Amino acid sequence: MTDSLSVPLIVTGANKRVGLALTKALSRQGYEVLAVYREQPGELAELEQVQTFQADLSCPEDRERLIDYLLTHALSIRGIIHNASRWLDDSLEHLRLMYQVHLEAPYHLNQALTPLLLKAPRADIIHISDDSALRGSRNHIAYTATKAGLSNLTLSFAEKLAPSVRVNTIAPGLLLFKEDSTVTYQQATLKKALLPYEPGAEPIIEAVLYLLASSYTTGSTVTVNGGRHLRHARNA
Ligand SMILES: NC(=O)C1=CN([C@@H]2O[C@H](COP(=O)(O)OP(=O)(O)OC[C@H]3O[C@@H](n4cnc5c(N)ncnc54)[C@H](OP(=O)(O)O)[C@@H]3O)[C@@H](O)[C@H]2O)C=CC1
Ligand SMILES: Nc1nc2c(c(=O)[nH]1)N=C([C@H](O)[C@@H](O)CO)CN2
Repeated sequence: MTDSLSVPLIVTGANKRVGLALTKALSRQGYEVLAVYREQPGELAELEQVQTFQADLSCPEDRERLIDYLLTHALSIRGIIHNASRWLDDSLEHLRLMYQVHLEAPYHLNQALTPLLLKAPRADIIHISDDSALRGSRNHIAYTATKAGLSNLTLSFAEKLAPSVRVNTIAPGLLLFKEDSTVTYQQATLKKALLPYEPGAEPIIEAVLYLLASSYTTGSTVTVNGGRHLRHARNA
């Protein structure tokens, strides 16, 4: 954690996988990134240009600590990219945890940091949701329901914070398999999209850079799913 911020772009879940790749890409583009991580900073500790902050976003007290830090150290905020997430199987306990990370935390941070967002000449809130959020998933009911809530935040905050703050959703299909996913699962997943490959973090990086530069996009969803929504036609 550093003592000096000017106009940071906040990335949550920034210590690994998509969040880490996005943080590196945004830093290379010249953004002042504040990378929020939960347990271990990992490679973030080696990124000299990137500032870091430890917070478990399922914990209101940790969120308040992050909010207080920003209110006392930042002049304004260039944006918030809500990437932090858990992909858990279905249980009441997991529903509660994913609700906290996918909905309670983005809502809390967006509301509390509104004054700093409105101070910037241009600010962006980007919710990283999931292409399956509006379809549902019989194997991840709680996950998709909480991601659907996250997508819905875009509609309300876009209206509330316009015109200086743009608010959008990115809805990815497959990005990166979990390290412990089986070959069988991977092959079945790849077949679901018209573009049958594991794209990595690039679709998110491309969509974020587009939204941060866009002149006329708010309240929208950028879908990056490899044509997965057409799979029914393809398999017919
Ligand atoms: N991977 C994919 O194929 C797809 C991903 N997505 C979405 O894209 C985004 C990035 O995906 P991916 O990189 O695979 O996600 P991961 O699940 O690999 O990582 C999510 C990040 O969120 C952090 N996180 C989880 N819980 C908390 C918490 N309570 N407080 C703070 N940070 C937390 C994790 O940190 P830690 O590990 O330390 O808890 C991690 O850095 C996510 O929003 C995901 O839902 C959507 C569709 C497909
Ligand atoms: N937080 C996460 N969300 C999701 C992940 C993940 O690894 N972490 N992975 C997926 C799957 O790849 C799915 O898109 C295809 O099986 C979904 N969300």
